[in-house]
Parts: sequence; C-alpha cells; structure tokens
Amino acid sequence: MSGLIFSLRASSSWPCSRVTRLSSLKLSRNSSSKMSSDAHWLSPADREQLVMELRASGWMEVEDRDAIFKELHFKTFNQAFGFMSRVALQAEKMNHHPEWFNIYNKVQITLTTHDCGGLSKRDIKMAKFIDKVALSM
Ligand SMILES: C[C@H](O)[C@H](O)[C@H]1CNC2=NC(N)=NC(=O)C2=N1
Repeated sequence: MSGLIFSLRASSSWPCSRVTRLSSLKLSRNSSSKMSSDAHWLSPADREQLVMELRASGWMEVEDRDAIFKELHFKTFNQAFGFMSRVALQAEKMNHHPEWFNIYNKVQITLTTHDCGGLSKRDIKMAKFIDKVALSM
C-alpha cells in the first residue's frame, strides 16, 4: 500500500503516554461492568504480539493514538463499496465500527475501541475480518 495519507509510526514503543493509559485504564475500570472483556484494553504483551502479526498484512500503528490503520486499494469503486458493505454488516454484528474514508477505489480504515480509548481484542478481530474480506474481493 503506497501513498499513505499521513505519516505513520511503525513503532515498537508503547504508543500511549503513561498518563493517557492510566486515565483510560480508570475509564475502562469504571465502565467495565458495561463492557464485555473483548472491549477491554489489550495487555502490553498481547498488544505487541497481535499488532506485530497485523503489521505483516499491512496494518500500521497510528501516530499519537492507540489505533491501527490500513489503506486498501480495489480495482473499482463497486468493489470498494462492496467491501465496505460487507464490513459494515460485520461492524453491526460485532457492535464495533471502523473509522473509515473512501475515495473511489481506495478505503482508508482506522480501528480503535472508543469505549476503552485504545486497542482491544475487537479491533484485532475486525482487522482480521477486514483482511479476509479484502482477499476475497
Ligand atoms: C453504544 C454502542 O454500543 C457503542 O458506542 C459501541 C459502538 N461501536 C463501537 N465501535 C468502536 N470502534 N468502538 C467502540 O467502543 C464502539 N462502541
């Protein structure tokens, strides 16, 4: 994927400042009764392993956010929109929605879990689903 829209950090360092992470931890701890476990923040070890696996298929860490980003290119707008339709149905099924932007045959996707303010298992699951659908188009 060439021509990324903004600079990304393919970094192995921890993406959030400790203060940011502590405040989000308080957030997730306060609302944990409402959130299922897969919407909780990934542990540092899980995050490192799971994000490393996704990097292999073109996902990158977003600068200054605990989020992952990927730009997908399709042959036509119809293919891109068909891809987005399938992902949209999965997003509704999972109650986990991407932040995305479509320009003709390109789809830019950012995944993060708003309820916990960072990456959770839901983002990993959605990223793997996105890769599977993209390969089938
Ligand atoms: C109220 C609703 O269930 C929540 O806002 C869901 C909807 N979709 C979501 N999508 C994402 N990416 N993160 C969330 O935390 C999230 N929460």
